[in-house]
Amino acid sequence: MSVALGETRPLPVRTTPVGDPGDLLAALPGIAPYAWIRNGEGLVGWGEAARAAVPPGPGRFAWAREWLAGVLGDAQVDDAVRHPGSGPVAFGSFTFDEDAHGSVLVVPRAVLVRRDGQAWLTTIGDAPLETSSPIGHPGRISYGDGSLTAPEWERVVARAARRIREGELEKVVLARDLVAVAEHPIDVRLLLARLARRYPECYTFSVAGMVGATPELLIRRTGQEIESLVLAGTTPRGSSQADDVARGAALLASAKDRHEHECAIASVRETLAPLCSSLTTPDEPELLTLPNVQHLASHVTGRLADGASVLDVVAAMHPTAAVGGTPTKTAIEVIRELEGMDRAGYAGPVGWIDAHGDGEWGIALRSGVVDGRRARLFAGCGIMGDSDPASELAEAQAKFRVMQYALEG
Ligand SMILES: C=C(O[C@@H]1C=C(C(=O)O)C=C[C@H]1O)C(=O)O
Repeated sequence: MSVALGETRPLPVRTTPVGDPGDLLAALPGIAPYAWIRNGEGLVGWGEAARAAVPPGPGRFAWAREWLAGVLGDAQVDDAVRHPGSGPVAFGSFTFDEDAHGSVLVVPRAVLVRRDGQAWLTTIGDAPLETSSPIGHPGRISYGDGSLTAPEWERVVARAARRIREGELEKVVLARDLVAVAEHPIDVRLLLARLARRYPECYTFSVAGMVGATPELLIRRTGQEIESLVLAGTTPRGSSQADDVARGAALLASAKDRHEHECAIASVRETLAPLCSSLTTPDEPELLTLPNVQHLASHVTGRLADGASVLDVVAAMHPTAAVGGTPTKTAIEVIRELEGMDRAGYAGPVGWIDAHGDGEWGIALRSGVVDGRRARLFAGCGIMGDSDPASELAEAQAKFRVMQYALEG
């Protein structure tokens, strides 16, 4: 289940300050990179000091917490930096569905970090680190439908909207998948470089084959302070500046999208409030404009009441109504019934945690599972009673463009 130096002897960990490392992604030597990058800052990792396949089930986050406490807590740490993200760090990706296999935590052997104007390198053990291999190009990419064709998915959206109108639930997020096959093996480092350049405002991530650039921050913990960026309500970008502005204004004024957004905010508020001594959610959403879509966005901040780690907060929050629905339990059942696919890590939590419980976790959107020459891409939309299947399909296509760009350039 887990291979860990830390289970046989404490991990010897050393963190030292380094000069400006330049482009962090350019430091990644090989084809199994770990990354969490936004606006040129963040963490990249390589090698494996410890790895856990997290067993599925309702206790998976508690299991992960215990495993981390064993591996990171017992490490022999020489940390000259003492900043969130220094010392030993684990990257993680959890499946959307708690009953699915595939959740993973990895403590890389080397982690290079730039945060708040400082940079440092953490290494584990004395064995030589991986040497650098040249970045490979995937060649031509061809696409096929995943579990449902576009017309089938539109029919599923119509069925979900009807069930919402009939009062079974208030909102459900439905996704579909596309299968991309490349001529040559897909080098994740190339995808990361393209994503980080095109979507600098998003969190470009890579954890054990789960790769993407998500705009949605589930939770950041820095000491007692927490932050979250809640997104729900979307329109594609316009064809001209005037069209773009008009679409943004229509999104802000849309009763359907405001309701969809309110569901997402309410679920975040309900799960965070019991953990916090203070919590601030804005009265009105603002617009977040990305190269492919515009979203309704709300920046939530708070202060934790006790010593909950970032992973404890992730456990309480997942799945938010931005990726599940309202009420959560019914929405999950409807997703399982209608989507007809395994979401894997898509729409699940992805991010990193340090030995003090600080860290950043996003919701793995605009993402795919990369394996050799194949990638399974995912995109979904919040469905409300008055959702129009053709518009939801267009929104999903716009969201697919992120990973299609990563693959094709
Ligand atoms: C489900 C996705 O995105 C989510 C759904 C949104 C919506 O329906 O408006 C907006 C942002 C995300 O919370 C996705 O990108 O696949």
